[in-house]
Order: sequence, then structure tokens, then C-alpha cells
Amino acid sequence: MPSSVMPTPRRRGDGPQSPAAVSTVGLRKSYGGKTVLDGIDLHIPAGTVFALLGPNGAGKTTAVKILSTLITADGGQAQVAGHDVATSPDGVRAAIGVTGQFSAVDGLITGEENMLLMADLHHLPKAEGRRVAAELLERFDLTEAAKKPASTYSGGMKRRLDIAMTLVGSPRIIFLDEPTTGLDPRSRHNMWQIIRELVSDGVTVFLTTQYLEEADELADRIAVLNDGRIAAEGTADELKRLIPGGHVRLRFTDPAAYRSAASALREATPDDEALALQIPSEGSQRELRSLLDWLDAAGVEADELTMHSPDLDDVFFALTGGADRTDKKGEAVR
Ligand SMILES: Nc1ncnc2c1ncn2[C@@H]1O[C@H](COP(=O)(O)OP(=O)(O)OP(=O)(O)O)[C@@H](O)[C@H]1O
Repeated sequence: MPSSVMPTPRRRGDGPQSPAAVSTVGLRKSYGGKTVLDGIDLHIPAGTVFALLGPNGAGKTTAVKILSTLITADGGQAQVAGHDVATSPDGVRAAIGVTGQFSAVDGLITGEENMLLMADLHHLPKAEGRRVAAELLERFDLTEAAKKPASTYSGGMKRRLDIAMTLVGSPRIIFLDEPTTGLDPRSRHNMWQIIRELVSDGVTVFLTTQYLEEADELADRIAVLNDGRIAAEGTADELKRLIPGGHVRLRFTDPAAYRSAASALREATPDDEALALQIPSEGSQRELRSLLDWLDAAGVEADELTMHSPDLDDVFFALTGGADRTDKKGEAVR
């Protein structure tokens, strides 16, 4: 079932007076002559999940690095947990955890040693550190692997260890930079469950992702980053309402049939790789009937006809101007 017809759950942090966990005004960053962030405004209420969505190279990691004080912005302001990133970076660091592309996991030592190192860094007394480490290893299903070097862990286990290490410091805000990139579907769903549990504990989650489904599943609010600017921001439903209607997709197995249909149906958007044609449609019975009549008259016989309601894929595609993407089934599409 397309997510757009699922009942809409109540979103957290909708109240106008919800305190901001993260807020930015006019955040800017350039590398050399290249503008990576070109005036970013964000307001993320405490206790919510925010997804920064964007194609490769859009500037997602750069935003996370600025907000977690790893690099400085060239302009604008950013407050995290009530601290200014420029004037109070220590205050920010004490309140946040960061995991993702610059993971803290050391592959040469065991999972347990990684956890104890983290406990030391947070100045926990030895016994307390051991208790917290054991608890978190258990919570993230790593007890059995705790004595093995982290380099032997699977991708999913490493991500879980990374989050467990972050939680040693009891952060109120967690930045997850592409938390499920490269994970298999089961590990991805595990990670989603972990993220939901973090939020139910009151943690604010700032996540970056290239996966629309992930943002749709997890985020209260989503911002689409494109060319250094926020192209759109809102709940998944609000974003889906930004673009008109759905479409009918015709798939062919025979390249010759596909080519002749493509030349007969000039209004359709062709996808040469998938041998598919996409025709704008609201999906009403009347519209579908006239489309079928039209296909018959044009002598077009597709091997598969599917209806699509607008989803985040469509929004992302429309807003990011056709950047390469991967659809929900993992197929590369144009
Ligand atoms: N230290 C740096 N020096 C020069 N250019 C950089 C540096 N860091 C990032 N960039 C450039 O800034 C742009 C944004 O990079 P960033 O890593 O923030 O993108 P991203 O949205 O996280 O992409 P991805 O999904 O591929 O990780 C890219 O074009 C990248 O090459």
C-alpha cells in the first residue's frame, strides 16, 4: 500500500511553543569557491526526529559537521541544545552524540573495550562504566560478540556498537549521518526500531539520509536539501501535497514494443533502462478508462500497468531536478 494512503500518525513536536533542540539561521559554508550550504534555516523541536534528505554531495554531512562543532560555518548562526555552536562548542558537545560516516568505532579492539573507552572519556567511575557498557551491549544485542574485535562485526553490528558508544554519554540530541546506508533490509529495520526507541526515551534525532522511505518511516519533519538550499520542508504528507497527482506506469519486456509505445505516447515520460513509460494521472475511474481506450487505439499493449499515488520519491525527484536516485525497490532510476 502506498504510504500516502496510510493513516497519518500524530506527529511529535507540533506545538508552536516546543523548545528547539536545533535551530539555524542563514547557515553558510563554502569549500574553495564552491558554496556547499547557501543559507540554511532550521527549527527542530526537542523530542522529534528530523530528516535532512538530499542527493549525494548535497551538503548533508557538512551540515552535521557544523552542528556537531567538528567544523565551523562561514556565516549564519546555529544553536544546539540552547548553545551557540560558535561561542559555546563545549556546551554543544556535552549535549550531543554523533554517529555515522565518521564513526568512533575502533576495529582493533573489542566491542566491550570500545564501550569502556567511551565510559573513560565520559569520566564514569570504573564500576559504573562497566555496568553501563554491559547494559548497552545487551540492549543492542552485542553481548555475545562483546569480546570479539569490532573489525569482525557485520555492518549492522558496527552501526549498533556506534550508537551504543554514543549513548554512554546520555546525549539529549543524536546526529545520525546516513545510519542505514549499506545495510541489508533486516539490519535497516532493526536500526529504525532503535531510532524509534531513542525518540520514545525523549532524545531528539537529527538524521541524514538518501532514502526517502527512511525519512517517511521515521521523521516528524523532513527538509530536502538541494544545491545548498532547503528546497522544501515539512511533514512527509505536507511534502507529498506539494506535487500534483500520481501517475500510471506502463512496463514492457520487449524493447521494440517499448520504443513504439514511447513514440505513440509523446506525453509519457520514458525510462529507457526499465523499459517503462510514466503517464501523469489522478487515478480516477473515468481517467483510467479513457487512458485504456487511448492505449487500445494507439495499439499499445504493456506487460504491466501500475498506478502510483505521489510519494516522497516523486517529491524528491521533482525538487532535486532529476538527480540520480534509487527507488524503493533498490533499482537505479532516472
Ligand atoms: N573538506 C572538504 N573540502 C572540499 N570540499 C568538500 C569538503 N567536504 C565536503 N566537500 C564538498 O562539499 C559537498 C557536500 O559534501 P557533503 O559530504 O556535505 O555532502 P553529503 O550530502 O553528505 O553527500 P553524501 O551523501 O555523498 O555523503 C561535496 O561536493 C563535497 O565534495
